[in-house]
Amino acid sequence: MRLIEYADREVLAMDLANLIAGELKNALLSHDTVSFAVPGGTTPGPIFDSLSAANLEWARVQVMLGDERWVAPDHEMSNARLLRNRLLVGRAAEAAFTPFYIDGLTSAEAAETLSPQIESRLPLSVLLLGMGADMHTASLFPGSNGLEAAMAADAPALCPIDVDGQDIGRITLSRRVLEGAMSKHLVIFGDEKRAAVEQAQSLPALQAPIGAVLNEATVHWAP
Ligand SMILES: O=C(O)C(O)[C@@H](O)[C@H](O)[C@H](O)COP(=O)(O)O
Repeated sequence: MRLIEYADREVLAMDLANLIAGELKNALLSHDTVSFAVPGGTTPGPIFDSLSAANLEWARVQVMLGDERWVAPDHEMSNARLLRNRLLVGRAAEAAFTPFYIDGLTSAEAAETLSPQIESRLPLSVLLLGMGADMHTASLFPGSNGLEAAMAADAPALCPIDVDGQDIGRITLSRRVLEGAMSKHLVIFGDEKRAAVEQAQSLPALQAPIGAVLNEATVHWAP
């Protein structure tokens, strides 16, 4: 794991967007299409704002989420909604986007339906992850229902997850998919998450799922 510290969140957003745009451009030099997985949550919005203006061949970029909450795409908790508002605009509006939420299906049914399609896009060219202070990443939450299956070495690309106490179900890329990405970045803000990422490296994967995908990852941190 490599850690980059930034003076503030604004500088981080701009620098990280530039870095990712450069990696996508490089990957496009040797591939017809490239795959790019991104987090939901509150952290990545400003990164998306910068990245959406990047001058690259977005039509050859296949965007997907690292995880999705099981709500319709116009719901305020929808990660796809965040993407449509903040990333898939401007130049990046040309990118292909594969939503995970399928109306009328359960998250388990959608995971089964979509996994082969996601598999055909692996390895991910570039992966950007977020993390919670509880050391979850994507929807790999410690103690959640479905975690063991999603952490297994032979897990399908997409897995359903249910977190006790959360009304909304989830669907997530499995650990195998996250680990296999060609380039991995984690973005975190604040002291609590920084301490959590340090601690995660010495804990068992089921207790600290982020720890399982930090190998060769770059962690981008701002206060
Ligand atoms: O949809 C989600 O919930 C996520 O993709 C999740 O893994 C997120 O990245 C972290 O929970 C951090 O969330 P914040 O950025 O809001 O702190």
